[in-house]
Amino acid sequence: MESLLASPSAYRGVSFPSASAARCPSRARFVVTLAGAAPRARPLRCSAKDSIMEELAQDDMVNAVELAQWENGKSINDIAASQGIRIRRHCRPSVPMKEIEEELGAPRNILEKIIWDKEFEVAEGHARRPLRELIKAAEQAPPTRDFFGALASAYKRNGVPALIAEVKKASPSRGVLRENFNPVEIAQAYEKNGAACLSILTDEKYFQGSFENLEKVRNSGVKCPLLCKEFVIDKWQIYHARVKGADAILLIAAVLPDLDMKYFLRICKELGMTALIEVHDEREMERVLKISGVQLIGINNRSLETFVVDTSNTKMLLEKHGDTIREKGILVVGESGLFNPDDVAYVQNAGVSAVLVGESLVKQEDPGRAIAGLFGKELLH
Ligand SMILES: O=P(O)(O)OC[C@@H](O)[C@@H](O)c1c[nH]c2ccccc12
Repeated sequence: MESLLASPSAYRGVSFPSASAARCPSRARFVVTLAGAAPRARPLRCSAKDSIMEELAQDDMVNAVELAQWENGKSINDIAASQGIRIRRHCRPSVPMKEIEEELGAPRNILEKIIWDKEFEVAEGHARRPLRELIKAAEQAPPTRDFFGALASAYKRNGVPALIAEVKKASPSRGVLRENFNPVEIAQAYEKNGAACLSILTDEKYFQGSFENLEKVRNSGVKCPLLCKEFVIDKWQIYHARVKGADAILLIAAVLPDLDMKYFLRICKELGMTALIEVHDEREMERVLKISGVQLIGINNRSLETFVVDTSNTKMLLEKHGDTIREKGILVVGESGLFNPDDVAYVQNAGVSAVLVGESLVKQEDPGRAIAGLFGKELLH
């Protein structure tokens, strides 16, 4: 039996010994070891490339860009860099961070650090709960709520951008925002005061969030659609979010190459989830506008690499791309650094239909009442 071992070194540019064997493993069972998992063998047909892609894509550990690198011998980081993505992946969650840093150097910025840690976390997730099990659980989960629809109708109803209110305890740039943090109480207060949707941070290490918070809010009687605010690098996380009650998920263009973006969008569609695609700069916006099926784009005013916040970023990107966005019926969310009615009016004039706000609400004693302060008026349900 011939087997092809995609060792972690594949990620550093060393691909298959024979590309044709990779494409046509007729004699073979295809063995994939990624993310430190035990090798699993699976028979593959070699008749059509698509069917191989499809079968591989169903593998617990494999995402679209990983397939592409096997196809053409490029490393995942080469593919990302060719699209202007600066965040590198280590793709070696079974190796201690020290060794990774010896090879790649220290993470270049906080986002890269978060992603490197996320790679370890996701591998643990796979080991704890295999994808197949998660997919079954997702099939049985209660149906999703319409995140996109809730934003569109709130915007119409109120004449100000619809609010996605964020349940956020802390952030790497601002530290702890609220000591006495009760996610369910905050979520209920947001809903009562007119939030269209809620965003629940689930990253533990840097934002002190959790999937438990997401689950608790979902089970608390809150009706608003919920965004799982995660650093998604693997489809496992999308199914996990769905199982924990998410109706929407964040996909960050600074992290995900186009193929992964497309693949994850397809998974979201199958699960009935909305994807909020986050961009920060011109290049990311251009990439994302070429991807079909994008409904919701978030423009982050904060760079996740430097933490610099600049609301004119939203204006600049919409001046340039507003026409295309309108033609495509895409709805834009203004994200981060919004504190008062002037800030909201500024991004609304720039063309956003929704805003994503955390700090300025969660820091106030009564986060629910803070909503009327942010908009300069009460929001209607
Ligand atoms: O707290 P603020 O400045 O209102 O920002 C909220 C939200 O935009 C921010 O938390 C955010 C936007 N994109 C992200 C990606 C990951 C983590 C966090 C974020």
